[in-house]
Amino acid sequence: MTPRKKLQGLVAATITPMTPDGQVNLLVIRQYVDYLVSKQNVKNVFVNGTTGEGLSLSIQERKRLAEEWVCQGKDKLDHVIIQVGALSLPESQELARHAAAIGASGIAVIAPFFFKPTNKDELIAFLEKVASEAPAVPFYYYHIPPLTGVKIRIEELLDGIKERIPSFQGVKFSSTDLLDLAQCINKNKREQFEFLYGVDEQLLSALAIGADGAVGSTYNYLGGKTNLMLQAFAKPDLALARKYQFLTGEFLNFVIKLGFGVAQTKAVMTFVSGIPMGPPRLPLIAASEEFIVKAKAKLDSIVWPKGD
Ligand SMILES: CC(=O)N[C@@H]([C@@H](O)[C@H](O)[C@H](O)CO)[C@@H](O)CC(=O)C(=O)O
Repeated sequence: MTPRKKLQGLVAATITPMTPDGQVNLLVIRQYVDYLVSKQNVKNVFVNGTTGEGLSLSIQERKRLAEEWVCQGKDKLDHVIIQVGALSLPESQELARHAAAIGASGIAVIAPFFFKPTNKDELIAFLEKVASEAPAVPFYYYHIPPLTGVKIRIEELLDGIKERIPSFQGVKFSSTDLLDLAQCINKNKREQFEFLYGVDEQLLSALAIGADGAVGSTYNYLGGKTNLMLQAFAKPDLALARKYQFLTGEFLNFVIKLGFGVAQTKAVMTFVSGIPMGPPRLPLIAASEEFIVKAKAKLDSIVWPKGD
């Protein structure tokens, strides 16, 4: 496989825009790409993940959405990673082949979470079968134990993974277990794996440990601010980096108390970007008007550091 530039920085976990009657709205993807690039300075996307309600979409919808992101992102985005995990192995393999055929820059696979792998060998066996359908496409394991209930530690998973999955590129690490993350980074320096952190409110801690970048929902609408945090961290100006993390944390802490998930993320993105993200798909329920009013007032009240 041709070595490629390491993925660093922010990756927006894309929202799936829907029409008011619940159909996937492909017509706004072009505007969405332009918004991420020009307003948030975010040039990498992670499609059909948690925020994108990927597991609530049909295979056909997932394919069409992936195609649209790759097509609209051409010459504008640096990386379009498609989440191809599914509960059924053949479906996941089909999506992996499709992602390869349309020229995705990477694929990610979430662990199956109905019949769950109970140990590393079972998990790797599943991942290997998916990865082998797209052997030339960089492969990421999508670790999100709070949602999948699959708690196999990444430190253990990575041991010898290249022999089983030659296209293995890294991990989207959506867990608060920073000890596991630190061990992975420390033990895998030679491998050049990418560690993309997925708990936005704790990104600064993950950067300190050595995470390469981040995939998250908030980079859709707070990508610009978070990029300033990354710059401050790189300088290094830790006091400034902390300010940004505290402020994004203040917003998230506020909305989490109100009840915050994918439905609310869609609402926040709609009022911040002006792009209609529409309702979520059942079983998720649209954010209430009360949530929208309070979340908007909170975001508007935040005083970001000067010079921004
Ligand atoms: C559980 C969850 O949805 N986590 C989000 C975070 O970005 C999360 O929204 C953020 O940290 C706020 O809590 C991401 O890790 C999910 C994600 O990247 C994805 O959509 O695939």
